[in-house]
Formats: sequence, C-alpha cells, structure tokens
Amino acid sequence: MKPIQVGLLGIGTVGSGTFAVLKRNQEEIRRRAGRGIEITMVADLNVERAREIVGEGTQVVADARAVIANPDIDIVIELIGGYGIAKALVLEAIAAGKHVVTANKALLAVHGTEIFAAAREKGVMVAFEAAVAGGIPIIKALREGLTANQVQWLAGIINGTTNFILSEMRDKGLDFAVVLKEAQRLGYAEADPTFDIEGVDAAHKATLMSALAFGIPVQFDKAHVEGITQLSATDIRYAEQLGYRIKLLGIAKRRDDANEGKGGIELRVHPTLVPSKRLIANVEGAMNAVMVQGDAVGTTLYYGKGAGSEPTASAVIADLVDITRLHTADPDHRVPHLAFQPDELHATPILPIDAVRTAFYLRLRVADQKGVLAAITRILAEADISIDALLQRESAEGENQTDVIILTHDTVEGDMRAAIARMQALPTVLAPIVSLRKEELA
Ligand SMILES: NC(=O)c1ccc[n+]([C@@H]2O[C@H](COP(=O)([O-])OP(=O)(O)OC[C@H]3O[C@@H](n4cnc5c(N)ncnc54)[C@H](O)[C@@H]3O)[C@@H](O)[C@H]2O)c1
Ligand SMILES: N[C@@H](CCO)C(=O)O
Ligand code: NA
Repeated sequence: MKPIQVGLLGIGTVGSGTFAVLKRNQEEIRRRAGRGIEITMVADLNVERAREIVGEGTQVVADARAVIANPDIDIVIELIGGYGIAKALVLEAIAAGKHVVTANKALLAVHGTEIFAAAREKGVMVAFEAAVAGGIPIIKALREGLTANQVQWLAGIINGTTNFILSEMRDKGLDFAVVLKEAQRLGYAEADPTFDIEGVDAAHKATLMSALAFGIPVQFDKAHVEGITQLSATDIRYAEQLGYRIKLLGIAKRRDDANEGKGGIELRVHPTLVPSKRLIANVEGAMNAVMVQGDAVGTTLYYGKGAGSEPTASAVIADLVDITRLHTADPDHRVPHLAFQPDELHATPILPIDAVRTAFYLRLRVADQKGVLAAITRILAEADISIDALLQRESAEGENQTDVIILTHDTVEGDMRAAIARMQALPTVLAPIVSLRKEELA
C-alpha cells in the first residue's frame, strides 16, 4: 500500500521537529501504523527556510491553500498557530474532507465547538494530542485509558515557559525577563509570550482537558485565568519556609455540591501553593505534569516534556499514526495488540543478563590492613570498570574489619561478575560481596 500522504502547514519549531522525527523513525512508524506516513507537501510563508529544512523530494509552497487543494493529501497538519488564518485553514481542510492534526490549543479552546462540529459533519478526525502538555500523552489517557472513571479533578503544570521561569528564578536567582528570553530562545514560549506568563496558554489547555474529563463543551471564556507576573520572590520564599512550592497550575474540578446541589465544574489557572513533598511540586524547568484523580483508579500522574520541537512532534506523529490506523489499516489490525502490526514483529533477541549494562553498588567486608583497597581497585581497573564513588566505613562486626562501599559507572554485567569473583577470592575479603544494580533513570 502506498504511504498515506500528509500536508504540513507551518514548518517552524514543531513543524521541523515533526518532519525530522517522521523521517528518522519512518520504518518503525510504518511497522506500527500498518502503512507508511509521508509528508509530501509543506506550506510556509518562509519558503526558503522551509526548503532548507525538508531538502529534496518534498514540495514546498508559500500558499497553505495549495496543500488543502491537493487531492492526494489525506491528512493536513496545522502548525501555524493562533486563531486567525489557522482557523480558516483548519475549517477549509475539514471541508475538503481531510483529517486534521493540530497543536493549536488556542484555536481549539476558543473555536473547538465549531471545528469539532464541522469535522463530525464531514466524518473526519481532528486530533490534538500535541495541544496539551506537548509530548505527554494526556489526551489519550483522558480519552481512552481513564474512560471507566468519573474524573473528580485534574491539576497540571501545563505551561513549560512559566514553570521554567519559576524554577530558574528560585534556583539561580535569575531575573524574570532574562529567563523569559531564554525560554523564547529554546522554543518553549508562544509567539506572543504574554499568553504564557499571564496563564492564558495554560487556560487553553485546562479548557481542553476539562472537556475530555467531564464531557462538557470547550469553554475557554468561562475559565478563571491568573498568571505569574504578579508573583513576588518574597512569597515564593515564605511558601518554601512553610513547606510549599508555588506552581502555576491549571485545575479542573467536578463540584457536585455546588450550584444549589445541581453541580458544576471549577476551571481555573493561578499560582498555587503545593506541599513540597508532592511529586508535582518537584517538576522543574520546562517539564510538565498532570495529575488526574478518578473515582476508580485513584490519583494518577503524567510527566514529561510539554514543549519543544521533538517532544511536541512526538504527539503530532502519534495522532498521524492513530488516523492512519483507523482509516486505512486492515480492519483486523487497526489497533495492534502489541502496538506493532502483527506481521511487523522482529526477532530482535532479549539479551541474557550477562550482557546487561548497569552501574553497581558493591559492599565488601575487608581486613583493615594496607594494600587491600589497592588490590580491589586494581581488579576493577583491569576489568575496565570505572569507579564513580568510594566510601570506607568502620564495620559493625568485629575489629580489624572495615566496609568498603563502591559505586561504579555503567559496566557489562558479565565483566562485573568476573571482577566480583576475583575480588571475592582475595584473602583480605572476609565475607560474601554484596552487589546491587544502580540506575540513574535520568
Ligand atoms: N513550540 C512548542 O513547544 C509548542 C508546543 C506545543 C504546541 N505548540 C503549538 O504549535 C503551533 C506551532 O508552534 P511553533 O512553536 O512551531 O511556531 P513557530 O512560530 O515556530 O512556527 C510557525 C510557522 O508557521 C509559519 N506560518 C505563519 N503563517 C503562515 C501561513 N499563513 N501559511 C504558512 N505558514 C505560515 C511561520 O513561517 C513558521 O514557520 C502553535 O499553535 C503552538 O501553540 C507549540
Ligand atoms: N508555550 C507553551 C508551549 C507548549 O504548549 C509552553 O511554554 O508550555
Ligand atoms: Na499531549
């Protein structure tokens, strides 16, 4: 089957990431989707820069409408942003019978009702995983993974720019304006950064999540919105002293008791004190995290990069794969049991434990005498195992014995086992060596 053809409108930060990741991982993506996915046409006002990004073999035009008019294009990706031309283009793509993928939370939070209705009428999908918390698959989690639940509340750090600003100001004592410039340089900030710092972007995302969580229309105009511009360093400090961190949270909460017992939804974005010991209080830099509380599942937490070129591209491409699977794959294989299409599984072997690479914690009970440490470190050096940290502690058991604790850098398990056997054979090693594997998980 020939690849599904995709037209890309706007190849800036997210568009260029989408083009690059789709190209780099095309074979793996094809094995998952059941069909190749190719961006065959790109529209950007800056044609020259677009050509540089895509190279030969992809048609580049200045006029987005030429992409929509192309009958070979099955899916249109809108990565221009804003409510202006993007709205017209999305509606025109839908009218032309194209599926749409967009990262444009501003557009959907404000005009979602109209756009989704148009898509429904035409029988096409409008997918927007990238619009909320970038690379974190929170839309999929709310729509699919948590579908059994009555969602009670959700709360998220859903603007990378402001979280980056708050983190840098606290950790490095940097100035607001300096950190904002850096966030812009890194591609996190919106075209108009007041959307970030005044909480508008977070409110766009909270609005979309509230619709998915509670089955209500998107109603950005009803959201309460406060940003971080009025937040003072003094209050950040006092909050810390009391055991809290201040985070800009987007919150949506079901309130069955409100509205004279008829119920209602709280939808709000504001700086919020959160106990420092909560996982979400420790989400730093441009990272995002969303907590969702469901009546059956309890509290869940989703964490990852909410902005940036390739993290956001990751979500855009996930939507492309969803659409490809639903509309073109063999109906038996639409959602493959093992994520890859059944005839696309590879025989890549599971490695034996001896081939596994990890770092190690070692504890050796040794005789407290000269040359012991040298003998141990020599064995490690000969096995090409490098030491990360070393501690020597008086042993709890018996005199003239001491505990040596070693952290190594990553090494192959087989080499480590051989080195441990050699160390164990030293007459000065008095007890079985304790070894634990260590992962940095960074
Ligand atoms: N940057 C991020 O980390 C991020 C994350 C999530 C979502 N988003 C959203 O993704 C969208 C794109 O953001 P971005 O950061 O890639 O923006 P960007 O400004 O880097 O890219 C936009 C591109 O669109 C082009 N463009 C503008 N008007 C056009 C027109 N009429 N026709 C064709 N091309 C046009 C511009 O030349 C530019 O290359 C926005 O909706 C944004 O909110 C961005
Ligand atoms: N400006 C947004 C981009 C991701 O939507 C942010 O800082 O999180
Ligand atoms: Na997402």
